[in-house]
Amino acid sequence: MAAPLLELKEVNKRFGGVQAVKDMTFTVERGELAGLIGPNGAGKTTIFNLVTGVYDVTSGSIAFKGDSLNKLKSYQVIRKGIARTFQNLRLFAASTVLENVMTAAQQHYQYSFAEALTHLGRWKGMEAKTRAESMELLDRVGLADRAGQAAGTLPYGLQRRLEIARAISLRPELLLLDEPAAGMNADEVEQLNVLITGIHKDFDLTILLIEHHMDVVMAICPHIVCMNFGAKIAEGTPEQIQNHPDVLKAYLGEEE
Ligand SMILES: Nc1ncnc2c1ncn2[C@@H]1O[C@H](COP(=O)(O)OP(=O)(O)OP(=O)(O)O)[C@@H](O)[C@H]1O
Repeated sequence: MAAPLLELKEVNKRFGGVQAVKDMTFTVERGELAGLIGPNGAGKTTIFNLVTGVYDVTSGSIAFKGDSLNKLKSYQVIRKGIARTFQNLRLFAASTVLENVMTAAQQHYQYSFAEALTHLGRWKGMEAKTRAESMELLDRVGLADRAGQAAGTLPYGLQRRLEIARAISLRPELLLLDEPAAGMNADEVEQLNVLITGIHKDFDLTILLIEHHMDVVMAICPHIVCMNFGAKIAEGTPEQIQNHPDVLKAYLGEEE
């Protein structure tokens, strides 16, 4: 049997006295659109930071297609086929929308520094190919008409779409989305849901999505992991999560 695409086993992360992640065990199978939910400070982003090599685990193991990610740096994790977006957008605000995607996409191609300097040889062909593919990607996420605009001047919802396009341009197998709906209004969230389910299918992606708001995840993720205070408190289908007493308690507690 093939190893799961992503597998966390008994993962712990401590920051000094803070146990940010506690005995987390879950798997994401190839092709899934899975959700990771939990109240503020539950440890969700820390999980992404552990998977993507931003932090080392304190103990436990994280594997991608059966290979350990534990000792890998972020750039090595990207090469393995994992891309992510960030809760706080990390776009090049002064560069155009197209340049933002092209910069990410170019990481995919190999050419020598000398060729890049002189704009010769393979570089030219690759630049044209990257440009065409990036435009195609922008078209897919509904940003083609904004290609020449500075990324920082896009409305917030569209900046989030651009972040997703940048991540896809790395051609990942696993896409990690950190609160893609943050700061969006109800209409934008609705459109985002359509986009996420669309790219999941079109690009043959496996997606793990962090969301603070349960309704977003409930609408699009058949598999949900819920955490609180660093630990998993429930896992299952939207129906199972929705009615789980510990989940209700965690979210109710947050509103007090
Ligand atoms: N670099 C760090 N140093 C110290 N503590 C940290 C660090 N990163 C995260 N933490 C702590 O770990 C806990 C989990 O934080 P994390 O950001 O993973 O939660 P989250 O579920 O993503 O929250 P939110 O929904 O608010 O983004 C919090 O108590 C946080 O303060």
